[in-house]
Amino acid sequence: MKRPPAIDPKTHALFLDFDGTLVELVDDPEKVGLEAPRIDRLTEIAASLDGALAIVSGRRIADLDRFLSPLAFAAAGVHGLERRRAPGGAVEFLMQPEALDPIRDALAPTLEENRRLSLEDKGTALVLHYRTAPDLAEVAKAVMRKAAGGRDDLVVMEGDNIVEVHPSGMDKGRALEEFMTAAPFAGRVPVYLGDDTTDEFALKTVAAMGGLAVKVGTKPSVADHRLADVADVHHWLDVCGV
Ligand SMILES: O=P(O)(O)OC[C@H]1O[C@H](O[C@H]2O[C@H](CO)[C@@H](O)[C@H](O)[C@H]2O)[C@H](O)[C@@H](O)[C@@H]1O
Repeated sequence: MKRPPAIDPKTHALFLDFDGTLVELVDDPEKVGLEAPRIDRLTEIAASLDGALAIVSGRRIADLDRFLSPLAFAAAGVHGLERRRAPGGAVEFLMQPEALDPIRDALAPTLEENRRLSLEDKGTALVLHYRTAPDLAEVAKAVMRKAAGGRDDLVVMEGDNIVEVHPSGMDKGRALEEFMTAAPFAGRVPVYLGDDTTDEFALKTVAAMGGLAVKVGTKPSVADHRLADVADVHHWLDVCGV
């Protein structure tokens, strides 16, 4: 496993996935958290990078802000369908929640029949969680694919014990490209840390840009650097040179 080298605060920009990278994966998506010293360290790194640190997540930005309070980093939420270009700025919403009303209706009977599946409604995305009901994984994937069938304006994505639907046209790679077009990111070399299949879009983009693509964990990846797990990510953040 090739570990990522130290980075340079003057020339690098840092992009961090949230679940499975900054926080451990747990059964209840509401029960994640970062200890205060970890948030302090992220603040310190963001300041050293002149603000060029963004969280790139499948989560809504409002949820990221709750977990990272009192900070409001630059962020891409819901895989880029929500965006805050610079720390503390306004959140832009690239889609409206009504686009998913027919999918909400189509999923309802399956949720009623399978109470161990849970729905996370992120407005511009719907997620079926089956971490605590792995035997229902195929049921969840099939109902999501069927509900979104025939809608080429939607995309179904699989993540870690989840299946998600949201409007097509955006992914973490495109979200990262958008960040790289403007201050405080433009002109810097991107560094991306992520653990899940949806992070592969960003890892591929970063590799193509000559940046540092870092996979967290052991899943297959286009990245040529690895960190072992969430604890290892925080260890690297402590010694990353920034
Ligand atoms: O892009 P990320 O920041 O990694 O967010 C991806 C999804 O994270 C959350 O689900 C994942 O974490 C949960 C809490 O640990 C876990 O229960 C679930 O199985 C994981 O897939 C979040 O709930 C999703 O909305 C995000 O898309």
